[in-house]
Amino acid sequence: QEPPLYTEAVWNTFVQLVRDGLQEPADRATEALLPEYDFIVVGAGTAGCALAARLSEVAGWSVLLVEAGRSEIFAMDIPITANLLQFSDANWKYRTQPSNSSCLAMKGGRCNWPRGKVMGGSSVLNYMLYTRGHRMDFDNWERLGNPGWGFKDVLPYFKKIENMQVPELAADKEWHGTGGPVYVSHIPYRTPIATAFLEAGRELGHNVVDYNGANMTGFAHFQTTMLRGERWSSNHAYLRPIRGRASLHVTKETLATRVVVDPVTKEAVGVELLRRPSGLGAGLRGSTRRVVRARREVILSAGAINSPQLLMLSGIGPRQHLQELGIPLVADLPVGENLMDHVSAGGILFIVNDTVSLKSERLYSGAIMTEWLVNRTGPGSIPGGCESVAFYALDGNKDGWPDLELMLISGTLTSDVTFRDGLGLDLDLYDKMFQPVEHLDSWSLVPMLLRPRSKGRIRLRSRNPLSKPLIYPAYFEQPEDLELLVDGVLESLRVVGTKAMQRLGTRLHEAAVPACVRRGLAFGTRAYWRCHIRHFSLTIYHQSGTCKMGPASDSGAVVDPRLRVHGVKRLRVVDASIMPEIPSGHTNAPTFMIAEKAADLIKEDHNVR
Ligand SMILES: Cc1cc2nc3c(=O)[nH]c(=O)nc-3n(C[C@H](O)[C@H](O)[C@H](O)COP(=O)(O)OP(=O)(O)OC[C@H]3O[C@@H](n4cnc5c(N)ncnc54)[C@H](O)[C@@H]3O)c2cc1C
Repeated sequence: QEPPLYTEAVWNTFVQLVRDGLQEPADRATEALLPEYDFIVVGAGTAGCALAARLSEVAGWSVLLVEAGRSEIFAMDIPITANLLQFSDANWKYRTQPSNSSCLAMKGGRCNWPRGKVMGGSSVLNYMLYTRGHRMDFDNWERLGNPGWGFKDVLPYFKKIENMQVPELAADKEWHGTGGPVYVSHIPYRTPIATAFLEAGRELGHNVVDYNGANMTGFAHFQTTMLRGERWSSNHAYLRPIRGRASLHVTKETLATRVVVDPVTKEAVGVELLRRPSGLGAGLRGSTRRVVRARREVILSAGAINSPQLLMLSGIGPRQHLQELGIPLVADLPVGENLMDHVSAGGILFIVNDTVSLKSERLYSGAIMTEWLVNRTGPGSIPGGCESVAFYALDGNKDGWPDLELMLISGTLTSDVTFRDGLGLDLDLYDKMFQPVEHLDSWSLVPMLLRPRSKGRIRLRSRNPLSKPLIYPAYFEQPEDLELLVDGVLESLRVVGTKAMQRLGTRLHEAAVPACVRRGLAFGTRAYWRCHIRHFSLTIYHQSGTCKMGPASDSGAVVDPRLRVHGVKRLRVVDASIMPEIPSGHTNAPTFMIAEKAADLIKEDHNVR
């Protein structure tokens, strides 16, 4: 007799849990580390895993990979529960500084900025949406003084990364790769909302496109970093296959607190590490401190918030800021400036009459979770509810370089408390605006600004490496950014008005932000949407740019086009923080590309073919 489905689900989960323990490179205690490695890579995130894997493949090179977070576990592979991870210790749980011009719907005027603190970094917390950005993004990087970073140079790396699982895309050899470590797939399940969305695009005269191919602008279902319905993080892609490699040591739950730089020669010679015992209330008791030396180079891949933090803690940053904190200056560089993100307009709900959206009471039902656990399909395979996308060049760019994205999520703030609480929404405001429709099915179309002009900054709160840095996103400092998002809202209403969307009985939930109403702004006017967006300014988690790449002549640059820190020897930054301008898409794929290219630059600089 066939076993009931749930038995199979339990068994599969058990097998997976056992396998998990065997898959990842083992953790090395601080005392078990060698005194010296050829390379020390700080941060096992999207970039760090890829880089450590590529460097340790060179015969004779030893690599230490330092990660503050713990191992990645099976529960993190379930696409639909991506949001839940923000509530775990796999998240650094950053918050922006209070603002009176953005994040106004959030508690204290502060937006939550989750970042991955786990083996795999933010590629474990992310929604797995796989977009490279447009050709012009990278040609622009090159034009800004970065030879070797034009699209013709980076496309081979994008292809090298990829193991495309969608047959029709895999067949397109000009644009896609099939031999790389990062699996890219379509989501194995689709709601009727996503199907209608592509129809709506056609109805409005847009093409359905492969946005990672020749033409980016148009409508599409997301390509995702997923294999057969499971998350495929950088840890899965790059580290698990080499878990036994002797030349790579990994130390987890270990914080790099400082790069040790020789003040005379200005050479990075090692990294100071702090390992704190885990567990509640462990505090600093029993922690181990140690300096490990780097024979060749130290490489920071700690992400766009922590890489600049570490540089500043090491005396590399804006002179005045470091002086104020009493940190001896090694190099005066604009570290932490040029902070970019893709901000979006949230808090806009489309109600449907049918049970077609993703509501938590149905999602976390035994049947849906069992379906995922056994077959890796069904609604459980939709990454955080994100299904489809449209890219627009609203400015009429003739090459189709998009400036706006509409992201289709088959749920809303009311579908699942993890959305509301993950954003840190003010609960009174939530109750006033959304509580009355909580029981209804709803979905969202989130307009996202692709090429922000406003640039924020990261600063140290103190010289204590355990205190969180100060984050100033500066959303909408440039008024054009806000105007473009208002255009985005109007565009999304156009999509909702199509016959395809109307067949689902979609209607806008016309609840206005009370503070905007008090200012006399009529719901639906441009002025109203400006005010609304200043309240519901949602991060799309694409923090980047804070260790900007550029030539020495660029006063905003921190690293050169070979990713070496200006004025400091044997020190590089390799992660999303080197992006001089944020690409017009989600940032995970470009970060993989940066790591793969950096590995080749480093090998070249050390005469390895
Ligand atoms: C919630 C969320 C959703 C996202 N969704 C998407 C998406 O769908 N598609 C997409 O393309 N992008 C998405 N992104 C963005 C994308 O994942 C990031 O741009 C990318 O992962 C950045 O890679 P990174 O290597 O620069 O940094 P990370 O991947 O963040 O890696 C940095 C690593 O360094 C470690 N670290 C930091 N400081 C230290 C220290 N001092 N000592 C030791 N270790 C340290 C961290 O713990 C972390 O593991 C999302 C991000 C988040 C957070």
